Amino acid sequence: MRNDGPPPGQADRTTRSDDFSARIAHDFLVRLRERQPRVHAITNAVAKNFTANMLLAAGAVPSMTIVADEVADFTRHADALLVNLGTLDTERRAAIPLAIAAAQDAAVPWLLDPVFVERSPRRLAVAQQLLSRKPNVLRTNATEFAALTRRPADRKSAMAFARESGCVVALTGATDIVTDGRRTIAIANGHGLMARITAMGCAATAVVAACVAVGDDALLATASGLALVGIAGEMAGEKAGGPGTFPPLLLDALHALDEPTIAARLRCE
Ligand SMILES: Nc1ncnc2c1ncn2[C@@H]1O[C@H](COP(=O)(O)OP(=O)(O)OP(=O)(O)O)[C@@H](O)[C@H]1O
Ligand SMILES: Cc1ncsc1CCO
Ligand SMILES: [Mg+2]
Repeated sequence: MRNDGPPPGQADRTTRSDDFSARIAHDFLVRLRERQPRVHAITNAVAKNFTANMLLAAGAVPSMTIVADEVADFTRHADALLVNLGTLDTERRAAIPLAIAAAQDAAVPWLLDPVFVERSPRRLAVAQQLLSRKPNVLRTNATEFAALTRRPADRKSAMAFARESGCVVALTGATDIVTDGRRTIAIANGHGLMARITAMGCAATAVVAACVAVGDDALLATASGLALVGIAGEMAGEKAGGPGTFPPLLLDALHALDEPTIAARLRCE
């Protein structure tokens, strides 16, 4: 996965909303369904089942083993690797460096979801060490971004951090900011219920990983993944009675997503 910048002379260009479009997000969805990329997700114990189902609903194929003598083989033959720190137990802690080494060896893109880095200095140190290994994408919520980067969680800091680290940064919340330091896309889709169920961000990062696996441009892949999840989320939210009925409706909406729906609903600023 290359993360080249724009041509010389356009270094500080901000992507206009018409540079990212429903057509691009739909192209990623078509590629997911055609290519069925394999995402190896080292994710947390809370998020596993929902994440696997979200990947399948998007068209991708999940695997999740964390066993030390298998994780490198699974990763080498995957199309993307997700590293999520949510339940950083001994087995996951051992698996993560093995998986990242295998991913880098096999040119498999990898993504970091630094769950709860603000809660423990030990976890923060692990996340900072992992960041130094240059994930293709860092996807965080605002609290995690502020702890990890010691900067305010805003668009300007996300851009500066992306530029300095060389990662695409996705700072999620009611509006998702996606930036590679030069181009920035803000996606306003989603629904309040997405913040009322567990592991929504974890699963969203997994869908982003699937998009990164099928595209050359990690910025557009990340924006597309979050747009697809956000649009499916708002459709599910409109039908759901509450957080109990929301997750299956989200899976149904993601599975059924089509071009006219994306075109009608995408809101990017
Ligand atoms: N209030 C909201 N309105 C609309 N969409 C939201 C809202 N809050 C979160 N989302 C969406 O939910 C998804 C997850 O983002 P969020 O920032 O909540 O992740 P997170 O805090 O890491 O979640 P978790 O750690 O529980 O998995 C994103 O696609 C985001 O756009
Ligand atoms: C609740 C919870 N605890 C560890 S990971 C996780 C899922 C949300 O990130
Ligand atoms: Mg999270």
